[in-house]
Amino acid sequence: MMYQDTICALATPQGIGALGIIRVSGEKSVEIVNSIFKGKNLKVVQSHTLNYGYIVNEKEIIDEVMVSVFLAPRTFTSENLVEISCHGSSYILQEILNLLVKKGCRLAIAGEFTQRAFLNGRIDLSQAEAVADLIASENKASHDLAISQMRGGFSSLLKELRIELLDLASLLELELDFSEEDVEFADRSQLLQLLNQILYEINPLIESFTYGNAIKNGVPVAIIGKPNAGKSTLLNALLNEDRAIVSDIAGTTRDTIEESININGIQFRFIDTAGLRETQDAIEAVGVAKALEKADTAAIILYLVDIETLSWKEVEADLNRLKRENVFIILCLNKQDKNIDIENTELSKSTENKYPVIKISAKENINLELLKEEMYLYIEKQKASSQTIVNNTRHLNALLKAKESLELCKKGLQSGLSSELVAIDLRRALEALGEIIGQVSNDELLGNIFGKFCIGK
Ligand SMILES: Nc1nc2c(c(=O)[nH]1)N(C=O)[C@@H](CNc1ccc(C(=O)N[C@@H](CCC(=O)O)C(=O)O)cc1)CN2
Ligand SMILES: Nc1nc2c(ncn2[C@@H]2O[C@H](COP(=O)(O)OP(=O)(O)OP(=O)(O)O)[C@@H](O)[C@H]2O)c(=O)[nH]1
Repeated sequence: MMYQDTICALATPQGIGALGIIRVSGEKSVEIVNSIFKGKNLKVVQSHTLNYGYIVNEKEIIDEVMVSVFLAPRTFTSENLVEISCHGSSYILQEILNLLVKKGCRLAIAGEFTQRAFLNGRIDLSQAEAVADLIASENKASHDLAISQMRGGFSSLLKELRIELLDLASLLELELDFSEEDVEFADRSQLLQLLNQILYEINPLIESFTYGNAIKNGVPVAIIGKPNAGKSTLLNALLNEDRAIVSDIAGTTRDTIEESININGIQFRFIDTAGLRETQDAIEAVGVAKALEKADTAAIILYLVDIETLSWKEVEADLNRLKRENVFIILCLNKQDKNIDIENTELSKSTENKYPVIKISAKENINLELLKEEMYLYIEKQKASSQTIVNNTRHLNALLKAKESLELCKKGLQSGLSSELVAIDLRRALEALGEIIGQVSNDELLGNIFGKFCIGK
């Protein structure tokens, strides 16, 4: 066994609960727990058994417990692993941890159990990261993603890609071995075809990040519009509670407020913002600047207009300022309950065809379900192109690095660059893909990843 220390930690949350679980992993875990256990001799019980007894400090009973014994290598960490399931009193939990340390355990650092599962080769790095995602998941979409990644969906795809790249590399290297004889073993057009194939597989993964990130962190939605358009009312109606301050005085909303709702399992984070207009009020001016800033990071913008004070020129000017790539703007014509006829205005000509238009009343709850549906469908549409979804910035950066190196290979092959130089770029691409599953890693990277886990995980 590579990792000699036996580590222990509380696996359940701090504080009072019905039960608490303490996890112990390492070569000596059975022996150590056995030394504070009164009941069966744990050193002779079978793997994967649950054993009833008491945890004792010398003669003093600390708690009545159940102890699970898992013997290496078929365990979560691939090491001997013991779990003590006791009553969830903070005193009991602390006493047992103290005892374990006295008998030779060390307190585990954050993520150390999962890190051992990785270092012992039971799971790869992307699977370990998925464990953290799974614990953090709060809705169906992020949960589904984490489960599929934890079960190795992404890993097997990457392994296939690496095999294809290795085939390519070996063709090139073969040529290198004979370079003095000036022969070209590898048919360049065949190499190019292989390269294109791999790029063809990597691109959708890169593109899937927009969706993956939205699922993981929630979809940022900015509600933008002139003062009194009804932004706060809309937010409140969507959230179904009185979160933002609503008033008749234009410019009431001065700070940005964040709330989120779940639509069909996807989290949407709403940002209510100050009205867009030139302002003399210094505090409000900050709010307006913030509104535009928020709009820059939003995936969806709900541009709200009051049909009563509608000026299409201004609306168009605002929309032109807001539009950019990768943002979905929905034009919401608010206050429909007022029954104002806006048919046949300039709207039809200028804006209607460029943006989806929904006629709503924030106050009277008209068409808000339709609006939610529109937002949900937009996000769902982004998912369609890729089966495997990337939701991790580290993975995205590695994929981008791989892509860049592959593009260089391609250029090299096309311009007749020596195989030696092409092989260097190819190796870089391989390395980048290896980083994702942890075939290439270092202490800093591992510290970064596992340091964000809970203690005891
Ligand atoms: N009590 C308890 N519950 C728990 C965990 C745990 O460690 N302890 N888990 C911890 O996260 C999760 C379950 N995940 C696990 C993943 C792998 C193995 C494991 O032992 N794998 C071995 C052997 C599998 C087998 O017996 O067939 C292996 O893959 O080799 C155990 C739990 C959630 N519930
Ligand atoms: N009739 C009607 N009135 C509405 C509707 N939506 C909002 N209002 C009213 O419009 C006024 C302004 O609404 P707010 O939600 O405060 O507007 P806002 O865009 O957040 O305004 P600022 O905070 O000033 O930027 C309030 O009196 C609301 O009750 C609607 O659908 N119909």
